[in-house]
Amino acid sequence: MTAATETLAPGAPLRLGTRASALATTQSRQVADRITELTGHPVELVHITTHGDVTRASLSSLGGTGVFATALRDALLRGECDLVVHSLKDLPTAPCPGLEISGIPLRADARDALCARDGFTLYSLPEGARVGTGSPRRIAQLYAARPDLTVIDIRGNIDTRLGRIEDDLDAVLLAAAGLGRLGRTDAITQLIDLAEWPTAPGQGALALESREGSPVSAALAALDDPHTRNSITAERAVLNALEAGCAAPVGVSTLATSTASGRGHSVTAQVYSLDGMESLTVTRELPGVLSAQALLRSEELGRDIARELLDRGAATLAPLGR
Ligand SMILES: NCc1[nH]cc(CCC(=O)O)c1CC(=O)O
Repeated sequence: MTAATETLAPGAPLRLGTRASALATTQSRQVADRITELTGHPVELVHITTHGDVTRASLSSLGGTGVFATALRDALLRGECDLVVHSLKDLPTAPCPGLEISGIPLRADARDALCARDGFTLYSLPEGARVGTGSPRRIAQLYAARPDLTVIDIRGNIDTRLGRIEDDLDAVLLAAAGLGRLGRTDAITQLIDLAEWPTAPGQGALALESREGSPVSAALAALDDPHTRNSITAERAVLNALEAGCAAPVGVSTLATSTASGRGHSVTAQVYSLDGMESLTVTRELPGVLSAQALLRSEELGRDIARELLDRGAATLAPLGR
């Protein structure tokens, strides 16, 4: 029997492979519950260890993309689980042969959040304040906003990072979505506007991945949000066409727009020099989801944005290499 003709028995249990971190297990559990709600299949979590979880190296020194994704994908290809949940921003843009992104649920908040002591914001932090982040994009954005800040390279899970605020840092920068999933929005002192501070392509969104053509893939389509998939297609196409990896100082976000001609969405991409002193920005209107060609057009839009950034010198401004 081929994968395409296999069917899932009603109520058959599914195995969801997950990393052991609090964020991974929490978002996996949330997706598992949603799958059960929409499809009637019970979902069991299976723990998988990844290189990104065991290394102490700085994220930027790891270089290549996909430190978190590879072990999960291997487990899926070996049949140790039936699906995995990725944070989309950690997922390499290249598809993995034999697997497919079978569902992209409605995206959570794509913004970065400042979590500071004493209610400080980006602009009220005292001169020279120590702010923790390991992301080259966030480092460049911090220096651009506040050249006087001292940026400290940190790693570790969200609770470890938040703990540093009590310890040796004045603030840390984190994704609002991760804090929301862990029930830690209490730590947020400022949500930073996407128009001035675009975040990682796909930030706040999840991807459900399963074996290509499998009955599990068909079932997971029930969780897909076409609007989220559309904007993510454009955002990731920018990154892909820039040939940039997760260590590149690049922000790409989709913004809601409201003009005389109506409401819509635009994609804005910003490339920074590592010291944040220079940047290039390109913004284009995102095609809606209603045409059959929508995803192809959104992918083309992403490539157009990247081409314009490259024409304007993005590759000399920033180290883009994967
Ligand atoms: N690279 C780490 C990572 N991957 C996904 C999230 C959580 C938010 C999301 O789903 O985008 C985080 C933590 C962070 O950046 O604060």
